[in-house]
Amino acid sequence: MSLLTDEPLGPRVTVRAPAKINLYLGVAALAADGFHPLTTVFQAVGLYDDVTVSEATEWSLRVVGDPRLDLDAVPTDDSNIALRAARRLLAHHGMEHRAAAMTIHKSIPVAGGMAGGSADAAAALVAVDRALDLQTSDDDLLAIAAELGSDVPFSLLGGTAVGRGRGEQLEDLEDAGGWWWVVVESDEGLSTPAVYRAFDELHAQQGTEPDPHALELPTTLVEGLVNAQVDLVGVTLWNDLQEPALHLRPDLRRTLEDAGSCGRGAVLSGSGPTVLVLCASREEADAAREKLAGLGHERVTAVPAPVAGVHVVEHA
Ligand SMILES: C[C@](O)(CO)[C@H](O)COP(=O)(O)OP(=O)(O)OC[C@H]1O[C@@H](n2ccc(N)nc2=O)[C@H](O)[C@@H]1O
Ligand SMILES: Nc1ncnc2c1ncn2[C@@H]1O[C@H](COP(=O)(O)OP(=O)(O)OP(=O)(O)O)[C@@H](O)[C@H]1O
Repeated sequence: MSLLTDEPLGPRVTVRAPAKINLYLGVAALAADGFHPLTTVFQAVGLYDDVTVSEATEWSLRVVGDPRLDLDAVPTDDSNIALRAARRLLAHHGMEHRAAAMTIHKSIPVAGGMAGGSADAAAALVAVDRALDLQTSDDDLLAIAAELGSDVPFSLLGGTAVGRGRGEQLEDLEDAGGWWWVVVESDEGLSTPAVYRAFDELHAQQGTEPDPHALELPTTLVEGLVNAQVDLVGVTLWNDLQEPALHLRPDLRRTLEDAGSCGRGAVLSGSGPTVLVLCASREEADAAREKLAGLGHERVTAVPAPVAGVHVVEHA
């Protein structure tokens, strides 16, 4: 019997999903549902995880990838968000009896604030849908994605988009730019819930309330994107989670200073600790990458944006 468990029962499908960054992240006060209402501008960047799925008699999960990543921090049990996504989709179709063999090939930093787990979940939804021929509607995929996590719907969509609510209410944004970002990774990850808690605690300590205007989309950023004005976008980059993340990881202040010495603007990615530098061209990004490497930053990559959301790369 055990010989049969590895036998694929159908086609093998590989789906690629991009990392995301937030060009603007405005956070309001904690709501009764345990989440912070936000307004964000998401952009999908050219750094990808691949998820390969085929139908099998038993569930299995393998996580492989860039050895410089902290792959040990990625769970291989039922708590893995890609496996949860696969099971949730089968439950939606009343097909809990079916199973899949899944391999995640990671390149997106783990706990880096670039929605790596969300990308895997979005890729898993599409890979399972195609490999098991479930023919799920796009609306249902988006609804299941939103239940899995705030960033999962955008991973499906890609491009550049405004996110509201928890980030799951998406609106495509006109983006005329062909942007380049330098991604400065950190050796250690940061927990997203811990950074949101630090946001609350800092306001409580300072006796301030989060600014409700944070939920207004900055018109200058939209203008910069629509007209491909790199300097305008660079000066408008903003992240309300940057100060709380710096509170938890004061060492990131130096990374941000170094990042600010190149390109057109620097900002923390999502809940961090990854730091981003906006550049006007591939050449400028390569120069910034070299400068940051010279300043002692070991894991620095240049990536283009915006890129497409999840897409099938192999169906065999
Ligand atoms: C920081 C961002 O990446 C910006 O896009 C997202 O807001 C985080 O999205 P995510 O990692 O998909 O987070 P989720 O898995 O949905 O939420 C994890 C936890 O973060 C906190 N959380 C998340 C999103 C949000 N708008 N408010 C929150 O307070 C909650 O404690 C929640 O239980
Ligand atoms: N497929 C997965 N890939 C990475 N981490 C996962 C996965 N499934 C579950 N996790 C858990 O989720 C935690 C956060 O992982 P992830 O890489 O998505 O963080 P993040 O990029 O900071 O998220 P976000 O930007 O959405 O806030 C990890 O520390 C890990 O314990």
